[in-house]
Amino acid sequence: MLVSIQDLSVVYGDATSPVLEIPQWSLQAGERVFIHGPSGAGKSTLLNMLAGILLPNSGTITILDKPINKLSGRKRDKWRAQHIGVVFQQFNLIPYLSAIENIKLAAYFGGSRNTTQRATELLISLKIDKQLHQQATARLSIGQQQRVAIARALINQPELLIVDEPTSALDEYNRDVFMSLLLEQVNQHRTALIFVSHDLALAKMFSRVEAISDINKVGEQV
Ligand SMILES: Nc1ncnc2c1ncn2[C@@H]1O[C@H](COP(=O)(O)OP(=O)(O)OP(=O)(O)O)[C@@H](O)[C@H]1O
Repeated sequence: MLVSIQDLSVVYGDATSPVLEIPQWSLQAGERVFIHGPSGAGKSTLLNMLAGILLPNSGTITILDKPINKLSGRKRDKWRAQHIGVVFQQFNLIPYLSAIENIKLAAYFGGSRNTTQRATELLISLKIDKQLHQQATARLSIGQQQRVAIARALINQPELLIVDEPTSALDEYNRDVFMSLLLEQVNQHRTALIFVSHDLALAKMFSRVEAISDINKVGEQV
């Protein structure tokens, strides 16, 4: 199993009740899952737990046999850089760095060196013209920035890609271009994909589709 969650519970700050309770959830290597659900239902919280960005109050998240929420902060950061690619709503590209520089920085954190050629190839396969590779990412369109964020997420050849609501700012045409380029990349590299969106039109591209309410049992007797 690539990802396995057991008895997860998450409470924010000094709130009295949890926002997330997941008795059990798992994902196999190379599997692609589409998760949907209403605002506030805990989708982003789940992704932040899986990426090891936030820690649960109790329970275990095991990815590639590592209980990631038991690692020290520094080990977790290094482990994440090597094994998990993340594309969030805010792409968190460094705006004054170029596409290539943003990608090479991620490669550096993942322990890879001499990655200019691979970064260039990735950008080209994601249909970013070569003349844009050295330009500050602040000067790229939103759609282009999203594709740079995918290239950055994939540079360390992660086993798992986590994507949160990436198409909400795109029109239908650019959304479909984005999706086909993303799926082409994950198919080619057999990367497992956890994809969260409100947009149910995208669900048909996935063999596994889940409502967050079927994963998150907050409020239910378990
Ligand atoms: N940092 C935080 N501190 C306190 N409460 C939070 C925090 N982040 C999220 N919450 C609460 O946790 C619940 C789940 O939020 P989350 O962002 O995971 O939902 P979501 O399903 O991703 O929503 P959306 O689709 O709007 O992004 C919400 O009730 C939200 O108000």
